[in-house]
Amino acid sequence: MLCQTCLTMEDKRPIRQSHVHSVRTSREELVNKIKNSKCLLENLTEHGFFSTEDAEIVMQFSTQSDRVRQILDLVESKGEEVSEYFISVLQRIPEAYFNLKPWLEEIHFEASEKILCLTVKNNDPVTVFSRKLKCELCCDVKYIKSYTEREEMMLQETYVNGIMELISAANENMGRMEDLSTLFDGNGVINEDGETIFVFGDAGMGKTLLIQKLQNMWAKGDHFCDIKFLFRFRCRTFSLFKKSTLITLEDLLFKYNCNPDHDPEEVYRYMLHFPETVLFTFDGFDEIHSDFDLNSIPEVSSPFTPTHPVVLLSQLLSGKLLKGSKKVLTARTANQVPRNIIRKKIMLRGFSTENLHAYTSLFFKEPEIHKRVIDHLKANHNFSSLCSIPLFCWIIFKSYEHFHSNNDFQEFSSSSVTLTDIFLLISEVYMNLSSNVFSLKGASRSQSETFKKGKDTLLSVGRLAYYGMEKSMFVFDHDAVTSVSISENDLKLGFLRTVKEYSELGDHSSFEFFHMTLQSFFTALFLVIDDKTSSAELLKYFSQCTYTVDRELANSPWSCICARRDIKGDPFKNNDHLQFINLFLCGLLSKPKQNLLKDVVHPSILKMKRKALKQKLYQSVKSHLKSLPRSPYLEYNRVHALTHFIWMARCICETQSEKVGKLAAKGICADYIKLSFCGASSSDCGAISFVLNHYHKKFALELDNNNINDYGVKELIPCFNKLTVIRLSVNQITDEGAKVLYEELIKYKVITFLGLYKNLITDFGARFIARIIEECPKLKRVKLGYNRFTEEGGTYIGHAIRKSTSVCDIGMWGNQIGDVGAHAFAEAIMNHPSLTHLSLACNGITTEGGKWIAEALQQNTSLKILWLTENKLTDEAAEHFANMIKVNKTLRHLWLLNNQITNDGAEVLSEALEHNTVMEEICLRGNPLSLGEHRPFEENSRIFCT
Ligand SMILES: Nc1ncnc2c1ncn2[C@@H]1O[C@H](COP(=O)(O)OP(=O)(O)OP(=O)(O)O)[C@@H](O)[C@H]1O
Repeated sequence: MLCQTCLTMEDKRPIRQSHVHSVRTSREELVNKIKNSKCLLENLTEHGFFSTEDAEIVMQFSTQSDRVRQILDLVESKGEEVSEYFISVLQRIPEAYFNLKPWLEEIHFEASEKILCLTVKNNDPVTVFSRKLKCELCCDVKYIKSYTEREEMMLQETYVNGIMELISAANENMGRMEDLSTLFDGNGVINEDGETIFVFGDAGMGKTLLIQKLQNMWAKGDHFCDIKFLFRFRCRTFSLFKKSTLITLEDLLFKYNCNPDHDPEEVYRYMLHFPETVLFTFDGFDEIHSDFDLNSIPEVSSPFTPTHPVVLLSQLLSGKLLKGSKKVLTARTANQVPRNIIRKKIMLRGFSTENLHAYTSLFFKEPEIHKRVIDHLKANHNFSSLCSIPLFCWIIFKSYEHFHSNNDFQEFSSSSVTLTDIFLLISEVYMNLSSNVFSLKGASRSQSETFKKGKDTLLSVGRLAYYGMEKSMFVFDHDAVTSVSISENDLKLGFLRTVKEYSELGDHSSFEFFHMTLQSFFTALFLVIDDKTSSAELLKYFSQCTYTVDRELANSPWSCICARRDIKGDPFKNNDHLQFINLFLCGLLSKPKQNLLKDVVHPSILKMKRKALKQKLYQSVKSHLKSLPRSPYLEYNRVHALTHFIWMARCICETQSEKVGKLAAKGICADYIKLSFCGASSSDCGAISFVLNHYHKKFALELDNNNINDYGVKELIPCFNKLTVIRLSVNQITDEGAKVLYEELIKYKVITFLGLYKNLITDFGARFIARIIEECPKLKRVKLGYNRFTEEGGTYIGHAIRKSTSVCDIGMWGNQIGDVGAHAFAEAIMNHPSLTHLSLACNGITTEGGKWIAEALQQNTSLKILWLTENKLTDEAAEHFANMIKVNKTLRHLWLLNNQITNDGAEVLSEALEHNTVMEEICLRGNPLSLGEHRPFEENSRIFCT
């Protein structure tokens, strides 16, 4: 039956030249282009077309072309079927014979069913290498690199998606990327010529884990199937190469990453030919530290010329090498990468409430403890806001797990937890787990006992951390480790882990801290507990972190690689981890930690260090606040704070000192604090709150474009009694945050400006916003654009505005309130006493809704500007607006851009203007008008059509 089908199909095919003929006439082309004879021999022998002797004869020839000639002789002599199978192999292993594709098309080769039924083994070097890479990555990412050697976790058991946001070239939020599988699609592309997907985020947001997840998805074969090779690099590797190192790209890939088992040349040739099949991941661009002479970078880039590895990195990223390959680069937020190389920008914002719940379920499998943790998170927003940063969440959960197993929840009972607290906790957990310090298995030891017992360990691990910081070193070879007397047992505690990929660099035992923030913590701990550390040493990082614009520029590794070859000193030096050292110093030398440290460091030394730090902090806070730019703004005296202010607030908060808080509050000397685009997270709101809580006057706070989410809103609770302006636009706030705002703002009723543009508030949250509008008698401006309000939400807000006698400016741009919502707004407009500015742009309002609004405006004497841009208003709506214009004598600007008004509607509006001398402009740009017909509306100076 099958044979008959085959025959019938063959009968229908067009008559072709014989396969023997094709092989014979293309002999020279085949000899030149076939670079892999092994695959052919393997398959021809497998199906009995070649005998073992045939294969042996072929292999006797030493050059590739002679082997191919011999194969061709044999194939030809064996006739039609063997020739057909031979050509079929060439077609079915495109990785090995890609340069024969045009030839196969030219001869219109199509194998018969019979030949297609014969298997073809794909063991060409490209496929074998791709399989090897997948296998290596699969094994590797099965586990997150162990934090303690005894504890490795399956990636899928611990990874949950965090918030991934697409960012525009102008650094604006373009919406979320819901799933990693869409990483390379067209959504969110900001530059078609760029090849690098730039993933950035603050410390511990999960950049490294995202890369691991990506590798895992590829290696499992479910996603990114067009990628054959994935090379992952950690940028800190590049710091380990000597100044004089010169290698080729091929070496970098095969020697320092993964080596093909067969024919590396052929694999490399394939990659150069098909760069789009190669993906590079470069993790931690901010961690590069290199001291070779930048001026020696040769401008020419060739895939065969040896050069310094950092140059190879820069040439790969900029597309000078392997143009067309895909690149994923990660870095901390503050690091700048030139726009022209970036294809997409993705910002990691940490865990949302849902992500956090998902992570909790993964982490705590036991229902009872899972519930307990969820309850704890709900009750304590200080914990929740720390947990929105995945690294801190992991540390807190890890500690929670430990103390739970010891039935000791004391550590978690405090309502206020600082970052220093959680790093002390994880240190305690690891020290307790160690047999070195802890001999009474099962019993729990107090924190101070643990630290007292483990002082030597803390000192030696701390010394290593400090030594690394001094040299901008994050990976330590065995000599470095032994030089600070870290014992084998200390190494096993879990603070340090072995670094596998450095073995290729000739060093079999390199180590790094499990996270860079832990290295910062240990550096601070060392500076505090080491008796010999002077005050100058203790405080030196404060001077290195003083804010200057120049420093910010110099901190970009790229500025050095690409353009600024003239920078003196270490251009790669990144000071984020130095900021963390200062923060931990403030925490460790704070009053509440003295009890813990008194047994580890001599009280007189501790006293001296506390005093020195206090003075330095006072000085730094004062001079920082003094240097901030100030300007009058509306009725306020505005201070424009920058990211450095957030670091200052974090440090102050770590001290937990009222006195320092008061000093900072006093030094601000302004009543409008602008903190937009400062990279503030939800837990930073706790720090901001700590400082501003000491502020006695009422003040305005602008936190637009940060990452504060609902937890951040909760952290601001202590400030709401004094806040007259709160601007929280573009901050991932949901209905939960809206509820908190409602509960707080109506308690004090001092708010005049509420900015919530571009958040995630739905109709449910609209009820809370409506109540705020109704119940706060001083509220004038409310910005609610680009939330998720539909008809229902629009109606709540419209009704609330009707009741308010104070609101004057309402922004609803980019919601979907439709005609029903427009009706509620129409009711609000009618006879409203105070509303002067209203935007209902981009809200799906049709002529019906437009009609309501126009009619209501006939009875309004307050509104001056109305935006109805990007709705669905037609000529019929224009007629209603025309009637309104004849009556209304207050409205000055009517924005009707991008609607469906034609020349007729424009004409009616133009005629109506003859009865109105107040209206200054009606904007009709983007409507379907046919211009150039010299219609009167075109001549009307108050109608804008172009
Ligand atoms: N998506 C996630 N799901 C679960 N856990 C996560 C996730 N992201 C991060 N973590 C936890 O946080 C830890 C730190 O994350 P990671 O090292 O990826 O941060 P990072 O952004 O690379 O930090 P840095 O910039 O300091 O290098 C992880 O080892 C893991 O425990």
